[in-house]
Amino acid sequence: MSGALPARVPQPALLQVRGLTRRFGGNLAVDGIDFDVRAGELLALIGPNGAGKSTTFNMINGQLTATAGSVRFDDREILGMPSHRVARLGVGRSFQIAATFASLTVLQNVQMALIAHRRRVFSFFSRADAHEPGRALDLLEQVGMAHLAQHPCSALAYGDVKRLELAMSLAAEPRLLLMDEPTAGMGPAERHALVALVKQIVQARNMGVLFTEHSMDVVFEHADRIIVMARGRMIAQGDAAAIRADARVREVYFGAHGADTGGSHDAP
Ligand SMILES: Nc1ncnc2c1ncn2[C@@H]1O[C@H](COP(=O)(O)OP(=O)(O)OP(=O)(O)O)[C@@H](O)[C@H]1O
Repeated sequence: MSGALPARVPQPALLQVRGLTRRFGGNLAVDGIDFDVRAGELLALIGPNGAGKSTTFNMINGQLTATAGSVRFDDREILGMPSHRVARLGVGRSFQIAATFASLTVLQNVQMALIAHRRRVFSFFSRADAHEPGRALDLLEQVGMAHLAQHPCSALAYGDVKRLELAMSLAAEPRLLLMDEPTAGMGPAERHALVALVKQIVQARNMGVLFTEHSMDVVFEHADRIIVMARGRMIAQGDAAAIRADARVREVYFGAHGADTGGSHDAP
């Protein structure tokens, strides 16, 4: 047998976004963008404040109607579907169930997320503790938190709350997860650890993650691919080296038009 690694088989697109457009009055918040997210891919969506990132997420997961375009998930049109149907098909969004219950333990929080996913009615007569404890523990193991299972959520450090939120998002078994600034409020070491963990999960589950992020160090170190938006348009997409070298990207962050890009962004 030769020692050569097998050639990487190109993955089919999990999500195909074509001509996606959203107008708010006279403002084209998202202006006909096209991109794919593949299974097994950690894809970053970056851009200055007001670029259209949240509007794009909101259209993909059905929270906002689009003015025009197409979004196909698993080769099925999802644009125009209500967000609960999009979620049932396997498109998760991190903040949707991220609110943790401070009075419950870490394990019980994951159990509550599993209950929500299975659409079980939670009553005073059914205890969360009885619901899939093994599965809940398994999810905590995947984010490195099994040892904290019995801790009250209120006692967790911020970085651990973020990892718990990730476990809760995974309870719904998404095949594509949209993450809105997952590292907001974290220090540099914690942010790298969290995104490295997300990347490991993406590969282990062969799922796709599309995330917005203002910390360029995290994006350039961990993202498989990067999409850059500015003023509603997609101005570049590629790997870290291609994005760093892209003249349009540099202009948006440093150039004559870069002065209004907002202070919360690092430059690439
Ligand atoms: N509900 C709304 N009504 C009117 N205009 C809106 C609405 N939501 C967003 N916009 C406008 O659409 C544009 C894109 O906003 P969006 O929030 O998608 O940008 P963003 O890239 O997510 O910004 P940030 O990084 O600051 O979160 C902005 O000009 C914004 O003012």
